[in-house]
Amino acid sequence: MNIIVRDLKKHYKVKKREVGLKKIKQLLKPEYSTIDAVKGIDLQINEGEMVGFIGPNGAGKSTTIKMLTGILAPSSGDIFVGGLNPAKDRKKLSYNIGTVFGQKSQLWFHLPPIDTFKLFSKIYEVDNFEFKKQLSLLVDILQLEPFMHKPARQLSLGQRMKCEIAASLLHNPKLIFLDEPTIGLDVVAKRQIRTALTEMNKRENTTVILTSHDAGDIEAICERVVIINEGSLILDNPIKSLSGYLQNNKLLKFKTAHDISKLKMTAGIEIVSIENETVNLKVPDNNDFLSKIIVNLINDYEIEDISITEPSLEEVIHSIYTEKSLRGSV
Ligand SMILES: Nc1ncnc2c1ncn2[C@@H]1O[C@H](COP(=O)(O)OP(=O)(O)OP(=O)(O)O)[C@@H](O)[C@H]1O
Repeated sequence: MNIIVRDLKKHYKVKKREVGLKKIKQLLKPEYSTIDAVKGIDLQINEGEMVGFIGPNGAGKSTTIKMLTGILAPSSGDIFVGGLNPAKDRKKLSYNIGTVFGQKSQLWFHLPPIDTFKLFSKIYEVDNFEFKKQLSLLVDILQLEPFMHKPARQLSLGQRMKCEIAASLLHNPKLIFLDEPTIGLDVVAKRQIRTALTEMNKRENTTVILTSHDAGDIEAICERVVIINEGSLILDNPIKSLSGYLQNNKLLKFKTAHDISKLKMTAGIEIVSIENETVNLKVPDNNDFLSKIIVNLINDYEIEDISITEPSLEEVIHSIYTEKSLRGSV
């Protein structure tokens, strides 16, 4: 199922927060301000693509996903999901899409997941033969058998999330939206979920839109990454080209208790992050240059744990967020 988005915007109208006397005035005659959560996004996603839709907190991801699924109506712009307008054709669309919102369960709390699955198959009018086939595939990939007969309230987070994924894939949707599906899960559960999604994509050409702060999810599942920041699309690239984003650069990581805010930045060096006395610098991949930087750092600061590494996808993404938001959107 394909997605076409043109100049999509969403404003939220919120009551102004006031203090003191103004608070009383605000109660009697409320004044509003506008939050531009999505500021004109253009996007095209083809059938069968697996796309990571990422961005920092408050970037506008959930708002966009809610508009794509028809939960929220856009302030302006066009959306076509499989040719349908999600806000107008929400019911029709629901037969063809699956959603997993990590923080919000779709399982009946007191029922075993298997009963929720059966209920869903009725709601989505899934043919009995197809239901059994799809269920056995999902039980197999996600290893649901040991716990799908227990009430959902007794399941661990990982078990529940696997059942959420199964519930959203049971009607064999042509498009699935996942918002943080692996948050808080261990490596085994993460891997099973990632495998289930790639398997469904391979078998059924399911389009997958994944929102995750876990770069591992993006790396394992997506072929393409769309990055949004402050309501605007700042990057839309194949994942392969992302690793080349910091090409010809290395990551110089070191620990120091010193205040490095006055660190003299030579041309070509950039601070990627400073957290808990650990500093990440993006530096050109050039031996002479690198040795000079290291000598300077050691002369100027008390340095521990210095290392030079290839940037991970997480660091690449972090660098893109900071760089692009400083430079403005492209
Ligand atoms: N219902 C709402 N009313 C008012 N403002 C909202 C509402 N929902 C979101 N916002 C604001 O819109 C902006 C985008 O929020 P959104 O939830 O879409 O971001 P996000 O990228 O999903 O963030 P996160 O990664 O933290 O979930 C934020 O400034 C947020 O405060």
